[in-house]
Amino acid sequence: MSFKRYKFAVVGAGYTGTTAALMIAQKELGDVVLVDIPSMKNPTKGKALDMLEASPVQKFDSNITGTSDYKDIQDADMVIITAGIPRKPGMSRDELVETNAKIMKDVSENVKKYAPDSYILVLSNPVDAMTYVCYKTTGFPKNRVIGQSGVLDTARFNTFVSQELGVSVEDVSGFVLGGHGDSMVPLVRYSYAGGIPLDKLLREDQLQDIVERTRKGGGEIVNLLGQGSAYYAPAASLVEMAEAIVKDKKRILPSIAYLEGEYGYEDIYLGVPTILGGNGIESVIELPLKDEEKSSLDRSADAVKDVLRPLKEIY
Ligand SMILES: NC(=O)C1=CN([C@@H]2O[C@H](COP(=O)(O)OP(=O)(O)OC[C@H]3O[C@@H](n4cnc5c(N)ncnc54)[C@H](O)[C@@H]3O)[C@@H](O)[C@H]2O)C=CC1
Ligand SMILES: O=C([O-])CC(=O)C(=O)O
Repeated sequence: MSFKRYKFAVVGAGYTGTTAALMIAQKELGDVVLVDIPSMKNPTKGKALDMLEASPVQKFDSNITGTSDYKDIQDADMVIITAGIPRKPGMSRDELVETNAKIMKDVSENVKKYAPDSYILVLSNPVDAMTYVCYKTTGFPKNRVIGQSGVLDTARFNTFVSQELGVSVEDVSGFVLGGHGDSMVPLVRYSYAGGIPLDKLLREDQLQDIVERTRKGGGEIVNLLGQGSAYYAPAASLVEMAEAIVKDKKRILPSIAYLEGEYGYEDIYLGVPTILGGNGIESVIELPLKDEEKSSLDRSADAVKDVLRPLKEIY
């Protein structure tokens, strides 16, 4: 009897793609094919071989290969798309849209051709809009085209709360809704530390500082790095989502999901709480929101709609 190992394709062998590839291999979630453009053929092969040579030391049995030929992603079970340019200090993620939409279309066409049954996780920015382009271009069902933002945004929120309280990150569970931009909606009312609502542990001004820092968390890293954007925490977030799907864990995780009426929105990809399992996004969890929370979410959705509007005429 032959056993089919789970096959990942990671498209974009830059900072986020290579970090995610290594984390997938270290967790032995499956084998990884790293893909980048032809001019990056040798560096991509080199990065893959270098990672593979860590396997005897770290004792993982995942294979990692590098390529610029999409034929090598044939029948991948999951495709993680990180292809595209990152922003520079002073830029918003939305300013990447024209360049990255073209890249996303090209990548999505290849995924459709070579890995038609795959689950797709999209990272490239502006990620809500890029997930939409991927969905429209592949024509895959909505449960199989998923964007990453909320796991990362929640991780940042949890980091800041844990620092402020001086408690373990393991006990903090924040909750972030909306688009992956400065108007994202960290919801304090649904956030806890050790099961205790955060507003019982921190003052209102402390909470507001954490909310603001979370909203601008990507920019904080962009400014500190000076070149490129965050990659360790984004890669870890992708891998947590991938693991939920590969192991059919039915995790409750925020995903960028295609909405058809949920939270009152239509034909948009937006960050919402979901159940992630073997069928990808198995459901969207709809929560009651107070008026001011819904208004914040509307503002965030409006920002995503503004980016989507011109794209909808093309894709
Ligand atoms: N959604 C999120 O939470 C996050 C999104 N991002 C986004 O992810 C993207 C990638 O970020 P990094 O890995 O840091 O950038 P990077 O510049 O290190 O890597 C991007 C890679 O994509 C490749 N690429 C470009 N066009 C391609 C194509 N047509 N086919 C295949 N590969 C192609 C480039 O050659 C490069 O190696 C950016 O758009 C960034 O803004 C980054 C962090 C978090
Ligand atoms: O800020 C960026 O450009 C990259 C990103 O999305 C993040 O780190 O949240």
